[in-house]
Amino acid sequence: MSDPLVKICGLSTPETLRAAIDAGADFAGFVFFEKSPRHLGLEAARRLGPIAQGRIRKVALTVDADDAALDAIVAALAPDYLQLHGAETPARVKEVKTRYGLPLIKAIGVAARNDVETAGDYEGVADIILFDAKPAPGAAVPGGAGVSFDWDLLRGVTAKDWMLSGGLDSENVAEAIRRSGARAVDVSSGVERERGVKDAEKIAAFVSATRLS
Ligand SMILES: O=C(O)c1ccccc1N[C@@H]1O[C@H](COP(=O)(O)O)[C@@H](O)[C@H]1O
Repeated sequence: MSDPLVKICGLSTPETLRAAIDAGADFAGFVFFEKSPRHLGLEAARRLGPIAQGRIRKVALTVDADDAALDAIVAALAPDYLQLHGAETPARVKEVKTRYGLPLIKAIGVAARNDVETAGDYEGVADIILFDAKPAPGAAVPGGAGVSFDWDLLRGVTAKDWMLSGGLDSENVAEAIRRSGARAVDVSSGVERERGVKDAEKIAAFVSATRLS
């Protein structure tokens, strides 16, 4: 079986972007959400985009962004994927897909089995479902908190293409893959030396750990 795909999310410097590329990660995530410590401005996106171009798939992560914000992000980064990590409805996801013609990753917060089943609402609309830990009620930032959930809830999941995220790191990712059956994983906090600051060695260790799983 092929190695699981790896997405490193929340990259914001040329050095750590290059570390993700050199480690062999498949997707580089860039966060466009001002309340996040990993928020990337448009100017920085214009600088990082060309480094990633053709070397790693660029993912623009947004949270309930409107068309004007998405227009600016798409123009600055030229992403290969859009990741919608807010409360976007299936209708809104469809609208975004039609407007930009880009493959979409839709995040679903999971705390119980019925959360996993809501992925069915996005069938035929989202290209990849990202199962992440459900944010605490009223959380200012709906992701990237290093919190995991019960990976066994994902056993037998029927979504066609999906990724696992939430509290993954180089120590637990092999077990998370084994228990959930994930063929793609996404990490942010677990490859940081402090909140919002990526670490090249941790990125390399994370990718290696997925290869050994
Ligand atoms: O990373 C962020 O700051 C972020 C902000 C808003 C929404 C989502 C965000 N990150 C996503 O959350 C998952 C889980 O992160 P972690 O590994 O538990 O820290 C991450 O994979 C990002 O896609």
